[in-house]
Amino acid sequence: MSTPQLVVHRDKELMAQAAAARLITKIVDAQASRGEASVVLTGGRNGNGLLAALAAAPARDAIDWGRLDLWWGDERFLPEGDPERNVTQAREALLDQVPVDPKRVHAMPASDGPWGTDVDAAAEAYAAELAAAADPENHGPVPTFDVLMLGVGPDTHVASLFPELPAVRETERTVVGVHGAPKPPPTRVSLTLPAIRSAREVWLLAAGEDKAEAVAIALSGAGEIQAPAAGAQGRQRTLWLLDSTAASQLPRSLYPPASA
Ligand SMILES: O=C(O)[C@H](O)[C@@H](O)[C@H](O)[C@H](O)COP(=O)(O)O
Repeated sequence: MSTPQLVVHRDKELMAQAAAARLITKIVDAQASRGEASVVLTGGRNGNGLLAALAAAPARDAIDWGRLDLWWGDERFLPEGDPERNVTQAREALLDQVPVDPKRVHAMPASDGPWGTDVDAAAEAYAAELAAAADPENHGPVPTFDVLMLGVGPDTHVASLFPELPAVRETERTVVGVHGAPKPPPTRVSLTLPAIRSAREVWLLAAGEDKAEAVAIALSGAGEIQAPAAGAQGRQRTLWLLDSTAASQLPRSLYPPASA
């Protein structure tokens, strides 16, 4: 696993724009070297802010949208089209404006889909979809994601892995149903830490004063059961993309040299 690196931006708007620019470059580079790219999107304001910034960036046209696989780190288990679903928000922020291949947009199941309200069956189905996309070069039953993005919650949750709940303790399955999540809605589908850690790069996004304590805790040696964000690491790179308020409680020893 990789040691976390930090990039601190002046404010959340700049953070979203810089992260969008970084993502465009990453996708273009992956497509140049492997012919395609695979990215995992996150729900939440910061993830959607990044997608909106990407939609507004002229360089978005450098991406070959038809050779991009999109997956989700978690989903709110609600009916198809519900405005609170992460995929609905991603479509609004970006996906409806670019020529993605619908077969490569791997939304997590909805609560009115083939598995009805059985969130555990829905999670199993998503795990099977990931496994079907894995190839022998992949590490485990998921494709190798080039970039997996995660918003960080004020309690240090990432995806729908909340402190101390069963989902964050999962060591075998790649996707689980989440019951009783403290952030509404209570029923969710989430990638697990082993699936997250199979990504080449994991990017954690946090902006705002209310995230400062969580960021400091996760980066100060906390355990992943108590602080799930601490367990989110990429095989090659773990990048924390922060605004200055989210970075304000970091111990000085962790603060990036350029910002010291
Ligand atoms: O479905 C969700 O709610 C998320 O995927 C969740 O993990 C989110 O990313 C964090 O809570 C951060 O959200 P904000 O960026 O809105 O603070």
